[in-house]
Amino acid sequence: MAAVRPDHADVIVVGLGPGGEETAGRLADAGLEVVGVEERVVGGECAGAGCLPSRILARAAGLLAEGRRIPGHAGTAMVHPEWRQAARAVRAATGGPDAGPAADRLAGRGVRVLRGTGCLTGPDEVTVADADGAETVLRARRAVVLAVGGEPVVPPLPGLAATPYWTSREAMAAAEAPRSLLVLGAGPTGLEVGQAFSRFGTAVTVVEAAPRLLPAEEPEVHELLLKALTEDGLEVHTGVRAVAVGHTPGAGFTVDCDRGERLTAERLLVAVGRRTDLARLGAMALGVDPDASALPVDDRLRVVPPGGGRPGVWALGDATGKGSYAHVARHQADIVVRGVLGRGGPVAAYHAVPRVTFTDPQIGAVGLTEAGARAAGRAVRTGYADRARTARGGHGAGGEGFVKVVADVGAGALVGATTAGPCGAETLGALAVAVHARVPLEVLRQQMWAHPTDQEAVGEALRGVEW
Ligand SMILES: Cc1cc2nc3c(=O)[nH]c(=O)nc-3n(C[C@H](O)[C@H](O)[C@H](O)COP(=O)(O)OP(=O)(O)OC[C@H]3O[C@@H](n4cnc5c(N)ncnc54)[C@H](O)[C@@H]3O)c2cc1C
Ligand SMILES: NC(=O)c1ccc[n+]([C@@H]2O[C@H](COP(=O)([O-])OP(=O)(O)OC[C@H]3O[C@@H](n4cnc5c(N)ncnc54)[C@H](O)[C@@H]3O)[C@@H](O)[C@H]2O)c1
Repeated sequence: MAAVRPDHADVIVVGLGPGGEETAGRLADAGLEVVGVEERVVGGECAGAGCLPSRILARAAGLLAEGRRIPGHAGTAMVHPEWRQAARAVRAATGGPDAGPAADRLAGRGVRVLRGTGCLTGPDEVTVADADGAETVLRARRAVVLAVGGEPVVPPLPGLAATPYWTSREAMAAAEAPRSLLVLGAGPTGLEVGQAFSRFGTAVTVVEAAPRLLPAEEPEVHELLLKALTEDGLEVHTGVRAVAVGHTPGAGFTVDCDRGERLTAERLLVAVGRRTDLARLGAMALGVDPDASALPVDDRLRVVPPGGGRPGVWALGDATGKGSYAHVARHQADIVVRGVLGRGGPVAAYHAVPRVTFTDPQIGAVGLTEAGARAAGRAVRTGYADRARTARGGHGAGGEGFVKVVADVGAGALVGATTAGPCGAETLGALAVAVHARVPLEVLRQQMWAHPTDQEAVGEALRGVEW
């Protein structure tokens, strides 16, 4: 029988991704005794297999693409991709589970990091099982913070479970680029990873069940990405659902689709979303339905199950279902920290969550799409500017993009925007402020935009809004 150790702390933080790390560090800075429980990588999905490695791969893949654009613009260039160099950079940046820079950062701030899987065994009690099966029963004097993120969804496709398929985790850790890769799902993960491998020479095929790439974004995004990815050499199938998977060692994968096609590749990446396993977390101890898709929280991130919450239990990040982004987790962490310390301040606001898909062109977006705004009953007017018609758009290959703004003319303010292009991520900032602060349209229209920058397309899109 494994040993059971009792332990106490002011605050227990379960999960040390970007949200948990921020919360644990700041509460320790404030003088509280904090235990952080982590079963995989301190820094979470973001540092271990998400934002950080995928930005490194996107940068490496972008360099290859820029090199290939040299002929006709600046001379000649021979580009010989070598995946191993990019893989080495990923390994150097992410480190191992114990060596990660985030673990050192937290220890330096006084957070006690406990390795193992935490499970709620009471509203203020977390039982942590380590790799050897030893258990520690932790009791919180002041707060339990649930920051457990999510896991890649593995759909119940016949045949899939028995195969050596990849999720984003295996893709980020790949030592070699495969000859061919089938990508299930054209959300941010599938497209970012698929384009990066393609630029390193892998023959990539994308299968998306919805009619469009990045189906949650504006339809214009699909048009732009379809052209860019096809030019990169990716084969794209939209409106096609995978229905069965097979694998033969040495021969690779087969994916049968609902229209009867059979697609084949050496590797298969499953990128059809993420979910939080609430049963595994023991959320029933809080009266939360273990089959729910997220932990129910109020606008101060207190867990509020249907039967009523217990003071001192908080949740944040992907596990709350308010947007799967590191910046959402950190925004929420600030509110949790203030809540645990008994300080007031603003509550959580989600009307202007910025999101960026780091394909080339980058797709930045904030707030509602045009269709989303109409569905919400808004009086919608839009403005659109093609980057090709601005001074920056004239800079040649790889310069395609656009800005689209969505205005609620009743409210006299923007409710959403999309900035697509080589600098789509950076151009988004100004529009994120406009949507967040509900800056009046007439004030925005008086704004000057520096020449020649991508922001000029923002000014042109705003001039296109009639109200
Ligand atoms: C390929 C990819 C690229 C991405 N790129 C971006 C990007 O560019 N920008 C962006 O904003 N977002 C990006 N994301 C999303 C981002 O990674 C997540 O939104 C973010 O990491 C969520 O933070 P979190 O703190 O909620 O949870 P996570 O980062 O998921 O961390 C949760 C932690 O909790 C641990 N844990 C879970 N259950 C337990 C348990 N029971 N006991 C102990 N520990 C537990 C996990 O091991 C994990 O370390 C990307 C995601 C992927 C997959
Ligand atoms: N740059 C970033 O910020 C970034 C990058 C990667 C992931 N993320 C976050 O992580 C979360 C998960 O991203 P994701 O891309 O894995 O999931 P997603 O839910 O965004 O997209 C999954 C796609 O798979 C499709 N799909 C589902 N079942 C299918 C099937 N059987 N066959 C074919 N297609 C199918 C869906 O229609 C959908 O378009 C997102 O919410 C995103 O916010 C963010």
